[in-house]
Amino acid sequence: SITAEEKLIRWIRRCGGTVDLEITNVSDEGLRGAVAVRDMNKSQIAVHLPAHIAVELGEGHVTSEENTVKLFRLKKENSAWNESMLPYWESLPQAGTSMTKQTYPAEPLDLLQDRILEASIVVHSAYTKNVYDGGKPALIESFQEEFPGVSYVDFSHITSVVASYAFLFPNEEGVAKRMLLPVMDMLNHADGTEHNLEIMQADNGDFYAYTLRDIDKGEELFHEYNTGIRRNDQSLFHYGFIREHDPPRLIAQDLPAGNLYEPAAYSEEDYEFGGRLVNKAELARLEAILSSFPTTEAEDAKLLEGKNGGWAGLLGGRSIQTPLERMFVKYRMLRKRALTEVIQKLKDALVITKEL
Ligand SMILES: C[S@@+](CC[C@H](N)C(=O)[O-])C[C@H]1O[C@@H](n2cnc3c(N)ncnc32)[C@H](O)[C@@H]1O
Repeated sequence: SITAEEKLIRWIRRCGGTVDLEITNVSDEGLRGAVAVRDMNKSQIAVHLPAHIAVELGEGHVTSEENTVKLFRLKKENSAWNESMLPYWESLPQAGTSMTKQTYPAEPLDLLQDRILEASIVVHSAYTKNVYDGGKPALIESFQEEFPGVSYVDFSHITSVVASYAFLFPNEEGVAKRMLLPVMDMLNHADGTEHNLEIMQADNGDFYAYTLRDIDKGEELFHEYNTGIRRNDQSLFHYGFIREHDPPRLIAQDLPAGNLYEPAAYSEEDYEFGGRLVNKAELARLEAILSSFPTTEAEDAKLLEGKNGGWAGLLGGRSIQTPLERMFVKYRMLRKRALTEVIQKLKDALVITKEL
């Protein structure tokens, strides 16, 4: 019995592509990802994908909900193509497993201790529901009539996948288009010097993932999804993951001019000696944010260690159980850690300038 991932790779090879990686578990939490199956030098091709198995969706500005409607239409209008793409569809996550702004359940959102992020998720899921319910007739006249039998769970799930798996590439006319790229969408995200693959489209339309440096057999392969998800509020909202950064990064909205949708205008470096945020008012602002949380970083850490007994009260009698709940608690813990470190950095700089 071969796995869906092996079927996917065999199918791509049959379609004329090359795949020099393996899809496997890459973390203790069971995250799936891609690893190198041999040593590779810089500038080698890890994946070659013929253009005809890519799925072209809408232009860059089009919402994921709209792209999902488009995908459902493509599948319905061309059943032979739909059938031929089966190994790809089957490689995608099952309903209930893709967690992003379209699919987060409302109930544990308060664990984030972040009203802005919580509200943004609520607003976004309401938009997804609205499209499904036909509240956006400009996008779809009647979803239920056009696609009878597609439940809201399935619609929001596919939307979540489209949003977090599709790539943005200019087509032949130079118009930025969302594209689904089989197997290339099995790569996880890393940024800075951590990502080791880059994906490009050749003049003939084919896609290539090539190495940015020498890579050892068994190393996980990453590419940078986009530069706007360096911070945990952004990666949690758009992609359903958070990361421990070293040094820890503030969430975008804790910076004076940052928000969920834009890379922040200020960064942690601005808190170093000589930086543009080195002043006492900024220190007071960050300290006020840090002291506003109902739990401390240490209490959150205890919860994550599973010491729920005496700590359950911190969650209103609830204990954290699911991976999603753990991620939400970890999010707020890492946020506090970043605030604490930046406050210390700022204090050190203010001592040098004799303002403290
Ligand atoms: C394009 S898919 C990558 C493949 C995916 N891991 C899979 O098994 O299908 C994007 C999703 O992978 C996960 N992911 C990507 N990069 C990650 C990372 N650095 N840490 C944790 N999860 C990540 C998130 O769930 C994200 O929404």
